[in-house]
Amino acid sequence: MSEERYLTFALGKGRLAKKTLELFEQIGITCEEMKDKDTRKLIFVNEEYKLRFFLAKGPDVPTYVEYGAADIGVVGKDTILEENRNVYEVLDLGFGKCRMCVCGPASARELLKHHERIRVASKYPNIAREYFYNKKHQTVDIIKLNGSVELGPLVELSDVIVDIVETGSTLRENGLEVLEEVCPLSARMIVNPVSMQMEADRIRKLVGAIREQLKIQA
Ligand SMILES: Nc1ncnc2c1ncn2[C@@H]1O[C@H](COP(=O)(O)OP(=O)(O)OP(=O)(O)O)[C@@H](O)[C@H]1O
Ligand SMILES: O=P(O)(O)OC[C@H]1O[C@H](OP(=O)(O)OP(=O)(O)O)[C@H](O)[C@@H]1O
Repeated sequence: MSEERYLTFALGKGRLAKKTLELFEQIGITCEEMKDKDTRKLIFVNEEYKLRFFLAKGPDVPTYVEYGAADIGVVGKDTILEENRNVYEVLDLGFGKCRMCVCGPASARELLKHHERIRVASKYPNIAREYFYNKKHQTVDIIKLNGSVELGPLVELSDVIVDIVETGSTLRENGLEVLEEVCPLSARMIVNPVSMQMEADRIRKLVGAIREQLKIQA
């Protein structure tokens, strides 16, 4: 019998979880109990491969991985940039594609052009700060929101927002538009730096298998 320890995965709840599990299934890693939508269980085990999975709030995934509570995490690039944790980003999984953008009413274009001291609402204050202060050298006031960020300019809380744009329909339906693109985003696999050394073989094999599968799909 092997003395293998469990390799633990933290997966972001929500949009990315289903796609992540589908991808794992394609390379032969299944976790049947995780598919039960009614379960309140938090940790799921695959005994065959000695794997454990848990679902966490997206922004907590890099935290679990940095502290080694999970060896591996799957989370959006936006969350990696915002949380700025000590983790290795090892793979772009190619799904969950969207863009981080500065958005607002068309009238805000002038404010951006003239580097005015504007108000920026965002669920991603660190990304917004990095973009305006370090990339654009523009002083702005950043207001942290926790969702429905498009409300910001609509109710005159802010001049613009920094938020995720996928199809653009939320913007369109609210009379807003993309004013500047901050960066492209997609789901990424992250690894704890110590696990990367201690479990190098297993992690390398897993990353290799996923990479092959992604090539087949492309
Ligand atoms: N249209 C989209 N809106 C938001 N995130 C998207 C979109 N398309 C892809 N993503 C990616 O999916 C990830 C998870 O998004 P999701 O909305 O499920 O989680 P969350 O924003 O952390 O959760 P919550 O909305 O419950 O606070 C995002 O971090 C982003 O990388
Ligand atoms: O370009 P679209 O396809 O319209 O997608 C983008 C929208 O989806 C996300 O919101 P989410 O549904 O996560 O809700 P939230 O506003 O509560 O964060 C994001 O914050 C945008 O509002």
